[in-house]
Amino acid sequence: MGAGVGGLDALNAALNVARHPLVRMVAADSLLEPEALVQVARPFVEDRANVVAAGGVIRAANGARVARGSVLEPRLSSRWVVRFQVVEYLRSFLLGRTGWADANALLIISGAFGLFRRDLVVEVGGLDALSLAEDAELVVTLQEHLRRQRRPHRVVFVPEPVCWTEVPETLAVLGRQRRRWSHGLAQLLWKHRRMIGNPRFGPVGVLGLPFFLLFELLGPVVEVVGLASVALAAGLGALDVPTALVMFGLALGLGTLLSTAAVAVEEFSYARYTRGREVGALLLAGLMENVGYRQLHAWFRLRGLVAALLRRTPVWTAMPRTGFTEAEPVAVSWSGEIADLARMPARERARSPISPGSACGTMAVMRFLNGQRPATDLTYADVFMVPNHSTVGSRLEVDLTTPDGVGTTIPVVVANMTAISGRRMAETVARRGGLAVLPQDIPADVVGEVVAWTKARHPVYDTPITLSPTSTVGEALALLTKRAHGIVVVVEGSSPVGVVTDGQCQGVDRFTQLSQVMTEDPLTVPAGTDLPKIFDVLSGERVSAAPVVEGDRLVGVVTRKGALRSALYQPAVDANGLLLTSAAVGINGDVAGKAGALLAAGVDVLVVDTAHGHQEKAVEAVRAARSVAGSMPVVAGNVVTAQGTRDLIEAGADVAKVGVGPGAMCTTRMMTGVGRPQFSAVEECAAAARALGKHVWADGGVRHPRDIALALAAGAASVMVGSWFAGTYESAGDIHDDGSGRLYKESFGMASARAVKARTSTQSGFDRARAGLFEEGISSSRMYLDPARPGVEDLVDQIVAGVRSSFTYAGARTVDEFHERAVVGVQSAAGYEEGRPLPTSW
Ligand SMILES: NC(=O)C1=CN([C@@H]2O[C@H](COP(=O)(O)OP(=O)(O)OC[C@H]3O[C@@H](n4cnc5c(N)ncnc54)[C@H](OP(=O)(O)O)[C@@H]3O)[C@@H](O)[C@H]2O)C=CC1
Ligand SMILES: Nc1nc2c(ncn2[C@@H]2O[C@H](COP(=O)(O)O)[C@@H](O)[C@H]2O)c(=O)[nH]1
Repeated sequence: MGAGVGGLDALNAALNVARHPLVRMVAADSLLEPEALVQVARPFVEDRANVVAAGGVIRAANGARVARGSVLEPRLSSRWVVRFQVVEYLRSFLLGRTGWADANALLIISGAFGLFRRDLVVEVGGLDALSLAEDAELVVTLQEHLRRQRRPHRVVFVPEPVCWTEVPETLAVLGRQRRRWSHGLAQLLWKHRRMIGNPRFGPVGVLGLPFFLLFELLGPVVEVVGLASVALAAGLGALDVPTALVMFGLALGLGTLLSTAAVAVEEFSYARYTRGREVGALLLAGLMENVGYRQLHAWFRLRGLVAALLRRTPVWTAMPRTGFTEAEPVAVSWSGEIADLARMPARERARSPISPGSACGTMAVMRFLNGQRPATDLTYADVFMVPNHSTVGSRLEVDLTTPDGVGTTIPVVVANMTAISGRRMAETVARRGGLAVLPQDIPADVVGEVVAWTKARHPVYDTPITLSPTSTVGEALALLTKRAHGIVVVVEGSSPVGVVTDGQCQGVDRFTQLSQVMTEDPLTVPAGTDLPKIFDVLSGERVSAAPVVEGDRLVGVVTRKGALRSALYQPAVDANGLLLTSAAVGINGDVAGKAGALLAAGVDVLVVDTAHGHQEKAVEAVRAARSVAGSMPVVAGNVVTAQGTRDLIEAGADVAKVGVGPGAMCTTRMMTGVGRPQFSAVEECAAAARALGKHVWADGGVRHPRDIALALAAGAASVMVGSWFAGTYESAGDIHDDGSGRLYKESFGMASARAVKARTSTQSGFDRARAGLFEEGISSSRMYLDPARPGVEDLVDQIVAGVRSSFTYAGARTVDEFHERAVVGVQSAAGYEEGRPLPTSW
C-alpha cells in the first residue's frame, strides 16, 4: 500500500469489485517470492473459521539482484542507512510480530504484504482514506469490530513468505517516512482510545495497544528528553558519569542482543543472506545503530507525534524510489524457479532445459485488436492476428524453444493416442525438437522398451529399414511405408551392401530377392559429414537418401530433406543428449506406482491424463504422480477453466493440459454439451498458470499451422496434435489402400468404445460392457496420407514454417515474446472463409 489518499480510494474501489474471498493489497514496488502468496494464504485454509487476516515478512530489496520481478539474490546494500533498516525489519518481523501474533494481539499487517478476508474488510467500510497508517488502522478496526460482535477472529503472522520492497536510502527520505508512521500511529491510538487498556478487547486492548502507546508512540519522548537531560547535566557538570556509562552500556547491550538474536533467527531459520561478510555487516549494523541512528530515529518519531498533537493536516509525501537493478540473463525452469544463467557454467547453461527470457508471472499478455474483448468464447477459426511493427528481419531469427522447460525446441507435442503415438512417432518428432506422449493403455514394460529403443536412436540421422540380400520385395514393400525416407538398406552383418527403393520393387514378383533388384555398392555418407555437403552430394548423385556409415558400419540414413532439416531443427534431448520421451498415466488404480514405473523406465515427461481433469480423483492422481516424479516435469489435464488449472498446478502439475471437446475424434460436446471453445479456454488457463509461474499445453482441435500460432498467442507453451498426425507414415496404425490407390490409416478416439474395450480388457464382461456405454469418441475414422506430405516431418515443416512466419509478423523472436506481442481480432465466418486458399477457379 503506501498509496496516498487517491491510492486508498482506488483500493477501496477495487475491494468492491473484487470477486474472490481473499484480497491482497500490495505496494506496486514490492516483489513477492514465488511461493509467498500460497504460504500466506495457508492459515485461511487451516483455520477457516477464525483467521481474518494474515501477513508475511517485508524485507529490504535495496542492493538485491532482481530479474523480471523476482529477487535473484538478496544482497545487502552497501549503505549503512539501509543496513540499519534491514536489522530493524528483521527485529520487528522475526521477533516482534511472531510474539504479538502468538498473543493474538497483532496490530499491524504491513500494507506491502497482507491478505485479508474481503467480506470483513467491506463490512468495516474498507480502508480509512484519511489515515496515515492505513494498514494498522485496518487491522485494529477489524479487531474492534469483531470483538464488539463477539465473533471469533485471529490475525496471524507467517514468517516464511517474503515480500521484498525498497526502503529509504537517505536520511531525509527516512525522516519523512518515520514522521508519517508516528503521526499515523498517534491518529490510530486516538481513534481507538476506548480500546486501550479495555479488557473487553482482549489481548489487543490490554497488551497490544498499551504497548504501542507507551513504547512506540511515547518512547521517543522519553528517549529524546532523556538524551537532552544527559547533555544538559553534562554541560552543568552534574552528570554522574559512571552511572551514565553503565546505563548507556546496558542500553547498548540490550539493543545489540535483540538485533543479534534477530540476525541469528534469520540465518539459522531462513538464511536469505548467505555470504559471511553480509552476516558480519548485519551484526555490526546491529551494534552501530545504537549510536546515532537510533537517536535520530527517535527524533523523527517525536516530530511525527508533535505534528499529530498540533493537529497538522496529515500529508502524504511520495517516497522517492531508485528502482530495482535488473540482472540478466535469467530463465525460469519448469518448476517456476528463476535461474541465473549469468552464473551458470557455460556447459550447464548450454544444456539447461530452461530458456532465456522466459520468466512467468510478470509478462505482458496478448491483446485484442482495438482493446475489444468479445463477450463470447472463441475458437481458433473465430480469430485472426494483425501484423505489428517488427524488428525481426528473418524467419530464421525465431527461436521456438518452449518456455515450459520440458526440453522441446518446437512447440509441438503428439497426443497420447493409441492410433498415433508410438515408437516411430516418438523418435521422429523428438529428432525435430518435439515430443510424443505414449498412451496410458500401454503396459509399463512395453513403455520401457519403447523408451530404451527411442533413446538408442541417432539424434540426427534417420533409423534405417534393414533387410538382408535374401529378403523379398514383398517384405521391402511392407516396410517402406513405415518410414518417410523411402529406402531399404540391404545389409550383410552391419555393413550396407545395397539400397532398394519403392521404384525398384515395382513390376517385379513380390518373392524376388532383394539382391536381384538392389543398387549394389550404394553411395554412403560418413557420419559427421557437414550437412550442406551431404545435401550437395545427394543432389549431385541424384539420390534422395543414402546410408550413413561409421567405417563400414551402418549407423543411419540421411535424405536431402533430412540434411536440410537437421540444419534448421534442434533435437529435443535429455541431459545425456538422448532423444526426449514422454508417457501418460490415467487416474485409476495405483497412480504413484505407475508413475514410478515410468520414471524408472527412463521417461522424461509424465502426463496425467483424463477426460475430466478438474475432478478430485484427477487432482489426487496428480498429487500421487508428483510425489514420485522428483524433478521430472508433470503435465496434467484436461481442464478449460482458471480454477481447474490452479487446482492441478497446486496439486503438483508443472503444465496444465487444456481442452475439453475440441478433438477431431471427440464426441464429448455432442454427447454432453460440455466443453469450451479452445482459444478462450487456452487464454484463460494460460493466464492462471502464468500467475503461478507455470504453463499450459493447448490440446486438440488443431488442423492448420495457424491454429498452433493462435494457441501460442493465447499463451500456450506447446500445442498437442493428434488426428492431424494420424495420416502419416510414422503414426502407429497400419497403412491401408482405399481401393482407389489412396492410402489411409485408421484412427480412433481414446474415449471411443474401441479404446475403452482395449483399456478394460482385464475386467469382467459386464464391467467392460458398462464402461463401453460411456463412449465419448469416434471408434473408426480414415485419416488419408497427403501424397505431398506423407511423413510427420513434412507436417512439422509446414507447422514450423507457418509459426516462424507468424512470429515475425508479430515482431517476436521467442514464444514468450509472441504471447506478449500478439494482437488478436475476432472475425466472422466470411472473414475466415476469405483466408482459405482456392485450389480451383470460381
Ligand atoms: N480432451 C477431451 O475433451 C477428452 C479427452 N478424452 C481422452 O480420452 C482418454 C480416456 O479418458 P477417460 O475417459 O478419463 O479415461 P477412463 O475411461 O479410463 O476414465 C478414467 C476415470 O475417469 C472417470 N471419468 C471419465 N469421464 C468422466 C467424467 N466426465 N466425469 C467424471 N469422471 C469421469 C472414469 O469413471 P467412470 O467411467 O466410472 O465414470 C474413470 O474412473 C484420455 O486420453 C482423455 O484425454 C476423453 C474425453 C474428453
Ligand atoms: N472427447 C474425446 N477426446 C479425445 C478422444 N481421444 C482423444 N481426445 C482428445 O483429443 C486430443 C487430440 O485432438 P486432435 O484434434 O488433435 O485429434 C487428445 O489429446 C485428447 O485430449 C476421445 O475419444 N474423445
